[in-house]
Amino acid sequence: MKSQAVLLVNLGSPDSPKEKDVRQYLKQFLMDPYVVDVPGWLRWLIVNCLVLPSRPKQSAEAYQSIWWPEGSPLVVLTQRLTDKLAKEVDYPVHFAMRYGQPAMEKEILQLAKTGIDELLLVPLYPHYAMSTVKTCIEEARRVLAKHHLSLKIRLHPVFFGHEQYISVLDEVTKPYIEEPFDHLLFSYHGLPERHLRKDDPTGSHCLSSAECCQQPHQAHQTCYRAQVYKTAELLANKLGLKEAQYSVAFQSRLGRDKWLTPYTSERLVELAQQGVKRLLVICPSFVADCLETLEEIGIQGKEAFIEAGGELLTLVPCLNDDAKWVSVLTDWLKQSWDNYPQLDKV
Ligand SMILES: C=CC1=C(C)c2cc3[nH]c(cc4nc(cc5[nH]c(cc1n2)c(C)c5CCC(=O)O)C(CCC(=O)O)=C4C)c(C)c3C=C
Ligand SMILES: [Fe+2]
Ligand SMILES: [Fe+2]
Repeated sequence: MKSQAVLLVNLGSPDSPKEKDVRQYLKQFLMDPYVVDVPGWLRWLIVNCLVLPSRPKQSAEAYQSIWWPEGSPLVVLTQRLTDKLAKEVDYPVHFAMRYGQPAMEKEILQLAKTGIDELLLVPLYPHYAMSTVKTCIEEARRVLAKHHLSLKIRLHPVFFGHEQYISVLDEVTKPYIEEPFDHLLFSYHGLPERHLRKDDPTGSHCLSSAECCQQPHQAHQTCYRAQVYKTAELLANKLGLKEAQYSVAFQSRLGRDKWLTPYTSERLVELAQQGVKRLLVICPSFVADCLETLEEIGIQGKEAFIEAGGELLTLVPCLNDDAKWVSVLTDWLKQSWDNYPQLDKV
């Protein structure tokens, strides 16, 4: 009989909200060529001369405002999800972070040492991006090569339109739309537009027009924008919303390049100025609450919305360790792994 294990992977957090730990984390994160995708010398200059002199102080303050006694919300919530999943299946389920701790390298090695034959890597991202899914794949490949591991690794695919994912989002969101509200904003993590063009296998489709994501296209297998719009459309339909009741925006822009628009920061003000008083915000690019939901939307976004004339901003929580989400993931883990591609075939 094959012996198996699962490794859930999320983005990661600093070890603590202290400025020195945030600096170290940001350095590892932003020196990743799949995140800041410019030649190495330029990346070094951008990170060391533009970002690290000021960003760690600002980010440390943001982390301090949402940090829990047990640690980073993202890490604690991913740990809780892992523990619940481990009770549902009869093989080890671990989690790792792409940046910071627990590191992917350490977790893969630890599982490999137990003598498993097959590892299922589950990047906890509903949508494909080179700065999330691709970098996890490359890190797993690097670890296999560095340690000459013969382990077979399979990859769980992105699940932006999966019926069970949409259903669980629907169940978590429904109680919020049963209360009076004026608008539902889908706020997704943004990306530099350049990343979409780089990931376009056809080399000519992505961002070729404002509507390029509306019709099915082979480029959408790796198109973050098409995938996030699909999640919004499917969930809005399931919730029974009319087109005017919801919209999509992109948060967390870093640097001066053009990122996907509209920007959440601008959209929050615009909605308030258009007379929206009670706003719901949902952030489906994250499966666990984190700095970007709790601080950027829950604190900064709320302040900006209210200052511009809004009255109430309610953040719909991420799926976190919700029992229905645990049950969906359990289903996916219990399916035949032969359907999940091997790492050397993706
Ligand atoms: C959900 C998908 C994510 C994508 C896509 C993504 C791209 C991306 N992010 C940055 C820069 C930063 N992101 C930061 C935090 C952060 N990002 C994600 C997820 C995605 N990032 C999460 C879950 C988090 C929160 C982590 C936590 O500890 O809670 C940060 C750090 C915080 C800050 O200083 O603002 C940066 C920086 C880039 C440049 C990028 C794509 C190119
Ligand atoms: Fe990010
Ligand atoms: Fe597209």
